[in-house]
Amino acid sequence: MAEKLRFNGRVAVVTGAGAGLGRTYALLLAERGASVVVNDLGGGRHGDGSSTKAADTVVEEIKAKGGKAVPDYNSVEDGEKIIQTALDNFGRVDILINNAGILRDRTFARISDQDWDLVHRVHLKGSFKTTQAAWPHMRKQQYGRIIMTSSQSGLCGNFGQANYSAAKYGLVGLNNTLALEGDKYNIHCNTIVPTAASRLTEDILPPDMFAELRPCLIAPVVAWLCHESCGDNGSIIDSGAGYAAQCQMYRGEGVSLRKRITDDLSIEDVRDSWEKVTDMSKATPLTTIQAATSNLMTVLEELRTAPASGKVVKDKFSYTPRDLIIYALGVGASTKNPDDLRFLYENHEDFAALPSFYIIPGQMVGMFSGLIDNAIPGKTVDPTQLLHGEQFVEILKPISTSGTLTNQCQIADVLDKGSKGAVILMDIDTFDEEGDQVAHSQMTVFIRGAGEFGGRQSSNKQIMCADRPKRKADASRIQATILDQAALYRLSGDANPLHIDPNFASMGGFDRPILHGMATLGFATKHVLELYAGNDPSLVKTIKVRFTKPVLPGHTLKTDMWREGHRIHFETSTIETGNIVISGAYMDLKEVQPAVNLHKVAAESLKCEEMFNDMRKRMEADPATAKKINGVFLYNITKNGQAAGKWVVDLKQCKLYKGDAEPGVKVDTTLTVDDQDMIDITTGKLNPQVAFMKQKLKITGNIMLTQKLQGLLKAQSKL
Ligand SMILES: CCCCCCC[C@@H](O)CC(=O)SCCNC(=O)CCNC(=O)[C@H](O)C(C)(C)COP(=O)(O)OP(=O)(O)OC[C@H]1O[C@@H](n2cnc3c(N)ncnc32)[C@H](O)[C@@H]1OP(=O)(O)O
Repeated sequence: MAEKLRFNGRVAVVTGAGAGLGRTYALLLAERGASVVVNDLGGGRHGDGSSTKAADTVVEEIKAKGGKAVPDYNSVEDGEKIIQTALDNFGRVDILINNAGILRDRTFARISDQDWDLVHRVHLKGSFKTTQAAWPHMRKQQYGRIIMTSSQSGLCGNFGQANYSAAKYGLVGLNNTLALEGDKYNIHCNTIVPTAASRLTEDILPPDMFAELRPCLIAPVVAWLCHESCGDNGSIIDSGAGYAAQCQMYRGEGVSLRKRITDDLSIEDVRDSWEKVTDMSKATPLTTIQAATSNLMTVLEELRTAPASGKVVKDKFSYTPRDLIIYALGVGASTKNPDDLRFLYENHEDFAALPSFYIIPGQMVGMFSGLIDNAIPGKTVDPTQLLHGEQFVEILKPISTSGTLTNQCQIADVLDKGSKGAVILMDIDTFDEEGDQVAHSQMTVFIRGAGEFGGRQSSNKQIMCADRPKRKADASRIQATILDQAALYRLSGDANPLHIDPNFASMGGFDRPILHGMATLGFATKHVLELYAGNDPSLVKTIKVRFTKPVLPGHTLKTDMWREGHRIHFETSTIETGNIVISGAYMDLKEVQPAVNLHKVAAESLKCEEMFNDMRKRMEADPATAKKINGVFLYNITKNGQAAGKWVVDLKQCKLYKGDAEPGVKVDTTLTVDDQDMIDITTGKLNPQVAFMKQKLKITGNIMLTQKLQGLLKAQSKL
């Protein structure tokens, strides 16, 4: 047989050891070699009276069997005195069994303050006082075994025992924390939940059961928990009649009562989820506070990544051919380009909406729904810091040229970009009058300075941009916006003052109003449409762009394009600043229809740009002048066939001034075309690069051909 477990050299304090369970613990530990302090106040079971007899009797019993024991008659409320008895007699304390207890049973309606306080003072305060006194000694010696005594009445509640149940459950809480705090000092604290025949239970339990609930069937369980080889710490052990089982707190799987992190919670939400809240079929033990909290972290993470909530804003958007035309004018469609008539003339046989127009109905509804106002947890969106960040649209069905569309908008996610800001993703589904979905859009709104709210940085809900190929662009298209571009584009509904009101723009940190992102998108996608889709809007499937830098109205947009199968990658920059203003962009086409003169157009566009850049370089090579007039450069230009001396070109303002004049003096000059390369000899029209220069320099006067060129033209027309 295995060697018996011994407690030699250990000093045990057992409170309430004059009878019942406490007496049995004391006898067993002493029998196994422990020196025991037998504490008992000798009072009645209701906490009345006191006597030394109970403790003395047990001490005698122990001694009679050859064990070591001393009596102690103090109340557990004087816990330090009891521990002092151990120290005085045995020099240490290794084991503390908090067993003393009384009953003051009353139904809650009849319970008095005294009934409450007395029970708490003995059970909860008493256990605290003895443990508090023993703790520093146990810490110092790096060893301790503490037992709390709880009760099924505490764990489950029991009629007529409100005071007792509360105190006994309080001991479970004390046990849990002492187990954590004592662990590193090898101090273990465990709780026994005994069901025993004792003077506390003799008239509570049925007589035949009472007979079977001998304390000696529980004492070995408690002694084991007190032994140095027992590793348990923080356990709650239910025991009686030679049976023992661990008790644990369990938590059900639970359910998120909100759908998304940005949702509020109503009482009705709680009611509707109550069945899931209370479902224990997938319950798991609640062991540590870390486990409990990490569960909450998971829930929060899930909330952040959760699909859009049921909070859907629905609204209608009506439009007529006039709206399609105003929109087309706002994004650079022009009668100068005969192909654009289909977007500008309602009687054109192919009159249709530009593909980028499919974004407008949803954007308008999204803007005016107030949906984003409180989308960022703990913050209100500051409209002066709001920028259009990205845009996606998938066209699912062609819209007619007038009608009413229904839009459903919802926040798909809110991202935390730290000190830079917050990003709100808004999903919009657009339906026509027949109930068919015509488009799905995702609008990304960037709110500067609204980050650091503890949110996630990225989202699988975000429709991502695509990197463009690394090679040189396959084609490019250059088109100037006009100074009133934003004023014109506003007529399509985006009345954000950022695009027209200098004061509002300056609150947003801009020198002057900036162009709508959607206007730039309209220009850029039209460039792709012209070069790769034969200007046919029905060929467009999807569009995605990111706005990377603001555009100023009047600046010239250059769209570089790369074809990869049915996907046209594009990137837009402004000539004046060289900034990339749209990046990661693409348009997916049902089929590609390159413009007949694609290579010519592309080459011409590039030539224009090269020429402009060359001019810039030459002007920059004159640093003295550049310095003098602060970013405005000098250029030699001919006027009316004569060298006109020095002229000043303000690249930022796209204006031309006389050499010595200050910027701001407008010049009405005549551009002299004196080079055969500058015109199309068959038509007499300016070559694109010359037209570009003329437009760039805001030369408003006539074009004059040299005699030589006029002769050439005449000769040509005779052919
Ligand atoms: C319901 C209401 C709807 C309202 C719709 C819109 C209404 C319109 O009237 C408003 C407009 O049209 S505004 C004009 C068009 N937009 C712009 O001009 C914005 C241009 N972009 C910028 O200035 C910067 O990119 C800027 C400032 C946006 C970001 O630049 P930085 O602060 O330098 O940030 P950066 O270091 O580049 O990146 C930080 C993180 O943010 C992500 N990010 C950057 N640009 C983004 C953009 N444009 N959209 C979305 N996310 C963007 C980056 O990826 C980075 O995140 P991570 O570190 O996770 O990669």
